[in-house]
Amino acid sequence: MQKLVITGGNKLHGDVVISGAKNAALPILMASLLATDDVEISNVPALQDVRTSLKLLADLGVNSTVLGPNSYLIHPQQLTSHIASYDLVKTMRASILVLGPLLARHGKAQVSLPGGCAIGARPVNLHIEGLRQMGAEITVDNGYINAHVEGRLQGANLLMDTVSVTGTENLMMAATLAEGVTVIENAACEPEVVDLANFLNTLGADIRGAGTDTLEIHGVAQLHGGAYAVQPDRIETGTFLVAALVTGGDVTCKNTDPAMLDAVLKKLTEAGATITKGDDWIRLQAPERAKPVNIITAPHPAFPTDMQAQFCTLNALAEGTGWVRETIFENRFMHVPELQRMGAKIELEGNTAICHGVEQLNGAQVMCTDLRASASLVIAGLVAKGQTTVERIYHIDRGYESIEKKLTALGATIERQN
Ligand SMILES: CC(=O)N[C@H]1[C@@H](OP(=O)(O)OP(=O)(O)OC[C@H]2O[C@@H](n3ccc(=O)[nH]c3=O)[C@H](O)[C@@H]2O)O[C@H](CO)[C@@H](O)[C@@H]1O
Ligand SMILES: C=C(OP(=O)(O)O)C(=O)O
Repeated sequence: MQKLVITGGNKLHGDVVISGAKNAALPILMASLLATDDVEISNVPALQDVRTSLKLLADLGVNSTVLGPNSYLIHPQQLTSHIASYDLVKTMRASILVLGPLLARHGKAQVSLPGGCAIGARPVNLHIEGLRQMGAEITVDNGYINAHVEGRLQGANLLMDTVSVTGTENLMMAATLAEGVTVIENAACEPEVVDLANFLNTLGADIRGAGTDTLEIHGVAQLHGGAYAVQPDRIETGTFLVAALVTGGDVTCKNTDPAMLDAVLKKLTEAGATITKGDDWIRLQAPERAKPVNIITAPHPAFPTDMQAQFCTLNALAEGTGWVRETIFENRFMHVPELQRMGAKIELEGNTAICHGVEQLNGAQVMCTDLRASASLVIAGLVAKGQTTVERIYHIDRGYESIEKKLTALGATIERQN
């Protein structure tokens, strides 16, 4: 199993080019199932989750042509299967995003239940309830969601009990081809939902209100082909900015979008960083030592849960005590025991991590438990005294393109080993 070996202590300096957003690219790839003609998607990050998505599409009979390292031409004209098997879904929860498109375009879908995963139970009841309200018949048997609809799905008024990103995306995709108007209230406002809506509108969908909590989708008979570039990854951007801050560095993230990172930039500034930005870049100049910050995760535009672990590392090294409260997922502090192995002084009280900053972390052998936990451990390794070995990095490869190459170019000493 591959690992990252990091020798800490180097300040990060220079420019890093941010990749396309994982959480926008995955729904966009799945949404190509709705189209009747070729779809060209560019700025797709080279990630394990993207490879899994392309394999899933291929399993369904939808092949793709590689146009370049980050561009694909998807051929959605024909479908030979409507089954998303456990073997693929278990490696990537976003596979659930084929449910809405398959049902809307082909009238049936059989998708493995994603099951519990490291950061929480993550049920998909809202996806299922919404599709039922749109006229689908759905049963859950033997670990599979079996869905079918006679004719077209019907537009409906859907009120989401909880804000769900992929729930909103699944229902929005299904509604594009439904008969009539669908209104989704309490919809997720995340930038990735907006990117998906913009992509679908490029193919001829009629989605209004993306980026607000009410979406209005006027169903159309079919979606044509088209070309689209995925938006930059705000979480990768935030991760590099935290790494720059804790190492005392000066890093500029290029090809990014500061407008999507308000809550994160506010906290980095509170931590003492000097932030300058342009339309598509953000520069962070680190303070002598970080000040602690208090964070509450919540749906967009509040502070993203996907940046919480990285800020635990920041607080672990700050001058004083700061806390991080996780309100989205019930089990998203698995980085804490690993950070403690490196000398962090963090107490867990329910859904809050209270971090008493220490001056120095020490290199150790640590283990990734999920994607962003992995990022927090890599950041800790960059600043720790001595050598840190981060194991089980298949988690990090799900969401960060060439992380060790990008960090090496910024001056880190980090190596991938078998
Ligand atoms: C591929 C992708 O985009 N992943 C992101 C997406 O995950 P994902 O879309 O899975 O997360 P959700 O927004 O759905 O989850 C939010 C909360 O709603 C609950 N819930 C969700 C659906 C449902 O049917 N019932 C239910 O109770 C979940 O358990 C969780 O407590 O949004 C999360 C929250 O910003 C991010 O951390 C993930 O990186
Ligand atoms: C939790 C994440 O991803 P996923 O929903 O794919 O597990 C993430 O991107 O941090």
